[in-house]
Amino acid sequence: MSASKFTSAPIREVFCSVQGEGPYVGTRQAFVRFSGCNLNCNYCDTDFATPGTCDYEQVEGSGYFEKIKNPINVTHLEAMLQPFKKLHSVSLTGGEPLLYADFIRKLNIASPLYLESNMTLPEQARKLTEKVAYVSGDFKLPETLRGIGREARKEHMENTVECFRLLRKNHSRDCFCKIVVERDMELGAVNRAVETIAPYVSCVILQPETPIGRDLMNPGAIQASVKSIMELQKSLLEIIDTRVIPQTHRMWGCL
Ligand SMILES: C[S@@+](CC[C@H](N)C(=O)[O-])C[C@H]1O[C@@H](n2cnc3c(N)ncnc32)[C@H](O)[C@@H]1O
Ligand SMILES: Nc1nc2[nH]cc(C(=O)O)c2c(=O)[nH]1
Ligand code: SF4
Ligand SMILES: [Mg+2]
Repeated sequence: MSASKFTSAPIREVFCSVQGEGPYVGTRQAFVRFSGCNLNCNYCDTDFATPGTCDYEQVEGSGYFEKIKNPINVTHLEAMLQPFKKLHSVSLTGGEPLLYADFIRKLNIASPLYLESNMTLPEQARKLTEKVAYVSGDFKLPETLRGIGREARKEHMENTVECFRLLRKNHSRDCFCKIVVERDMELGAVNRAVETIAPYVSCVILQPETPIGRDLMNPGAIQASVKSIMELQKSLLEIIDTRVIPQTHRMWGCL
């Protein structure tokens, strides 16, 4: 890896908003959305292609975006985050932020770091064990991934558990697990997945899939029923604190 890969990264957008998902919903955050991802989830709502420029909304909620040339170096990103005040934390999202663990390691900012990850890259996660204060870790069930063959499923599950183990909750970090719930998800598979990571997390969040694109016209085709999600929650509550929290920023219309 070249030296620049450690000190600069392609970033899609930088903005200030409130966290719309999970147990920290409503907290004020700056968001850094890295481009690129190692997975292809059925339900992904985010464009993570690498653009020539990064959209920088310096005034929160303004809808005015300055274009900043990519890639962006660590010092420049630190300066871009300066105008955002009273932050709970800085969300590192994407795409997949773990692809840029070397860059993240070099970030020096006052606010705690909140990592939003697909939890599938343990060698990258290992680099951030002393760096992040909040881990919002997805557990991607293989059924929800496009292009993953039967042979790769076992390794995917092992990598996921290893990421949760490495970035587990401790005295200086909260780590929780989010599972996006699609229609017809198998209850047994979700239970088995949660059993494997339960010792490492403070709670599990069931996040019902929010329809995007064509599915907006017919949400019932992809969304699990309230009854089935309530049933899933009941069975997971035997293992761990489990909450159902839909994405709120999509309802409100903020970034
Ligand atoms: C775009 S991802 C970026 C971070 C990382 N790649 C990941 O998947 O966790 C941010 C969050 O949005 C969730 N998400 C993406 N599309 C969604 C959808 N249609 N409905 C509900 N949650 C969704 C992901 O599962 C993840 O928790
Ligand atoms: N408001 C807001 N909350 C979020 N929580 C997770 C997000 C993400 O895309 O990672 C996100 C996002 O894009 N906006
Ligand atoms: S891992 Fe995250 S960014 Fe990547 S495809 Fe899945 S939801 Fe989208
Ligand atoms: Mg999002």
